[in-house]
Amino acid sequence: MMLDNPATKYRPFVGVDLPDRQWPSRRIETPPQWCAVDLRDGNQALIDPMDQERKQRLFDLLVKIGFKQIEVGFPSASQTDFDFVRSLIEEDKVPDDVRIQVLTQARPHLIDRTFEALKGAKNAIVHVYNATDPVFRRVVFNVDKAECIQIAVDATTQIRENMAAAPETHWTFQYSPELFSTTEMDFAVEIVDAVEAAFGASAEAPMIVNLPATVECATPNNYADQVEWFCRHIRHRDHLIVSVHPHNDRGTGVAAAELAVMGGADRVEGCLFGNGERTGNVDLVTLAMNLYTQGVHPGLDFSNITPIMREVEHCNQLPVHPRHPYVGDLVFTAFSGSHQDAIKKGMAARREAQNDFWEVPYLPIDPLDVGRSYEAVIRVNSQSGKGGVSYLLEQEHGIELPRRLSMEFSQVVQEVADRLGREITSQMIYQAFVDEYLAKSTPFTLIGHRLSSEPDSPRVHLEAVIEEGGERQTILGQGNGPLAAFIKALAAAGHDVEIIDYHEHSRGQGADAEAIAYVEVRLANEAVFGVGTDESITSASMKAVMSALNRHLSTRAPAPNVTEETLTVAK
Ligand SMILES: CC(=O)SCCNC(=O)CCNC(=O)[C@H](O)C(C)(C)COP(=O)(O)OP(=O)(O)OC[C@H]1O[C@@H](n2cnc3c(N)ncnc32)[C@H](O)[C@@H]1OP(=O)(O)O
Ligand SMILES: CC(C)C(=O)C(=O)O
Repeated sequence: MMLDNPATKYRPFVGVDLPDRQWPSRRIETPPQWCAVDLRDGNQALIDPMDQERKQRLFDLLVKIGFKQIEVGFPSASQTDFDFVRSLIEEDKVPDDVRIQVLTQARPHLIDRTFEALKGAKNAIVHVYNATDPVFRRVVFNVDKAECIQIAVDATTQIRENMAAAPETHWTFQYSPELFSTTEMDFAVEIVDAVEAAFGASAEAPMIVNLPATVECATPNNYADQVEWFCRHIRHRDHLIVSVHPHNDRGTGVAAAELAVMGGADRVEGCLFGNGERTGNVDLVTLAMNLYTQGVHPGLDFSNITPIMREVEHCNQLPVHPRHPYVGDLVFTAFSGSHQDAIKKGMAARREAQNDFWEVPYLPIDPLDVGRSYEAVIRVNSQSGKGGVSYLLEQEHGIELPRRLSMEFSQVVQEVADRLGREITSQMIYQAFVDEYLAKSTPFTLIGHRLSSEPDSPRVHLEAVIEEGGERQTILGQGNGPLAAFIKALAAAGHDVEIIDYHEHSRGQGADAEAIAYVEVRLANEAVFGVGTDESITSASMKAVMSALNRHLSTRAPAPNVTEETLTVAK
């Protein structure tokens, strides 16, 4: 027996007919007007709506970011919102270049209360809505099209009269046909034409018409088509600032907003980090940063995003997802080896290049542009390779591993990571490095050395005291340089060591500076690495040889047992 297909209860979206659509070949070259609706649409979706203190903090933050239009609440609906609007006005908390916006239903008593809340405001946008979608007309309001238009026109007339009675305020009128995107397009145009005529908008004093995708219901190209169709069919396009208000039910709110702007919208309403009803309003941070990465400054300041994110988390009492575009705690982090390698090379190439353009693999933007640091870019777990391990040792501990040593050491780190099954911090990596190369001091230890040279000759004479298995002995050697002399001295004492590769550099600065030497030696036909540190580069190089000898003689121990709890090294 065939099971019913539950998906058949849904119908495919039928888009508007627009074969000569223009939006696909347009580019966004200037930012839209932004309106942040966090304090209204965002707030009405919170488990615990914001109190005065949280509202004020979020308002101040939005102003600081650079928003000039901020929907601050639904003052006719709640006393908290009413009081908040009053406090903004009475305590003169709204900068002169910022317009506060408030929402009201198209109902007389709510409109009157809205104007009460706005008394004395310098600049205000009164935003009225009614549902125009056919299901709402039938199911929620039980009205026909003419009655639906009448609700909107009556509300508009009442608002116009209230505005005229309070000329001390610079007013802007905004109308939203709710669920624009599921309204018949010709009816959306008809009702907005009627509202525009009732308000008496003009090119000099335009009104805002906001076209919400209240519930996102189709692919974003459909929304762009609808916005373009609307703009081409409305009677007085020049009397309108066309605004869009996308929600994110299908997860494509950002794309819908972008395509709608290409379709002709002048303005976008949304919330920081996509807070809002259900899956949220369109995320204004992503939209702004998307523009930024195309070379268009959005006119909003997200140059220090982490404190903004923390403040919004506090106000909304909701976390921002760690993978949130541009801002999440993990978005500038690479764990996987090949990504780390490419980032490291990209960063190095950028340091050397004359080119100003950002071309670092796997990083769509420079983390510094949002106040994030490079250090957070690379983190190590069992998916990481040598690139990430050496990057962290270099950036955070000043240790520049030669390539072949970094290959060997990454295996040590891999073992630790596999055993722990979680991320290992740079401090743990450093501990593993110390345990593996620097702390192995038996059976050989260098106690001290003395060098003398021949006049006018590179040859040096070395006398060194070493301890071998607890017994001290003095060894003597000569060579073209201290390391060569030391190798000769070891050979004379019965330890044949051949240097294959040698690197050194200084580490740290000022009084804390020390030398670090890396050797790769051949011992009994086996290549072994050793590392030494000391105030003097000569001692560091000899200690590196001793480290190789000790590592060769100790049976290959399992990788150091490093955990956060067993750290003994200082950074
Ligand atoms: C898409 C959006 O986000 S729109 C914004 C939604 N935000 C909110 O609703 C938050 C605040 N809202 C509220 O506090 C309340 O709903 C209020 C104060 C606005 C209204 O409260 P109440 O009068 O108790 O009505 P209720 O909450 O049940 O809302 C439904 C009523 O509003 C009417 N209504 C809904 N929207 C509108 C509108 N835009 N214009 C006119 N009437 C409307 C409905 O027809 C219904 O009326 P009915 O009871 O006569 O059938
Ligand atoms: C009031 C309108 C703009 C709204 O919030 C929506 O449709 O989502």
